[in-house]
Amino acid sequence: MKITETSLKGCFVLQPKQFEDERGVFFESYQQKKFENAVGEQINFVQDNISVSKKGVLRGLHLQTGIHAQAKLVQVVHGEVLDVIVDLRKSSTTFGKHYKLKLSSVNKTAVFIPKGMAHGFVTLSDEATFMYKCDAFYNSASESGIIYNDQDLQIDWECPVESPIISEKDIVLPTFKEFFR
Ligand SMILES: Cc1cn([C@H]2C[C@H](O)[C@@H](COP(=O)(O)OP(=O)(O)O[C@H]3O[C@H](C)C(=O)[C@H](O)[C@H]3O)O2)c(=O)[nH]c1=O
Repeated sequence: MKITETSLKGCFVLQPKQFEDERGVFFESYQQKKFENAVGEQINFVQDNISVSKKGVLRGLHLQTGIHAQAKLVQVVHGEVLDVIVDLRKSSTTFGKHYKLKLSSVNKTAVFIPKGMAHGFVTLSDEATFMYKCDAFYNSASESGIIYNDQDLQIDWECPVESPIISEKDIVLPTFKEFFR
């Protein structure tokens, strides 16, 4: 497993060692000891989520705030997405910065997203199955986020369709400035 820190402090990309043979491939998608040694802290994941999205679906930018804030370990087990992470930690040297990368069942790459970062993705393949671990339970009352096309963040989502398919909840998310008001 190769684990490297991204341009966002505390956010890591994990690339598993793949064992290929005539049957196919095997890889460890998560190994606690290697993971915690690399990220430098104990993480107790308590919930696994899976979502399946059609091409052009954009989910995000989401985070849970306060005591229900979640760190996440995200990966794609089918298809491909463009994954986007935004540092919303005011004390961070990378506050307000975003990082994006393609996650797919081919590159088998995972991303560790620490608490305090907003997360979203747009589906690039016809369908994508997104799987992620969270270190805090779902708490709908603490859900928040930032509108995907925020003018300050200027994120290029590389959306494969004319208009992204977005939930009614996400289309009314606050802007970056409103989030901190
Ligand atoms: C997140 C979540 C949702 N739900 C229920 C609530 C809704 O009735 C339904 C769909 O939820 P939502 O539209 O918030 O799902 P996504 O848009 O995929 O949200 C996720 O998408 C982005 C990319 C993330 O990083 C977040 O972890 C998460 O917010 O599942 C649950 O029951 N438990 C949960 O943990």
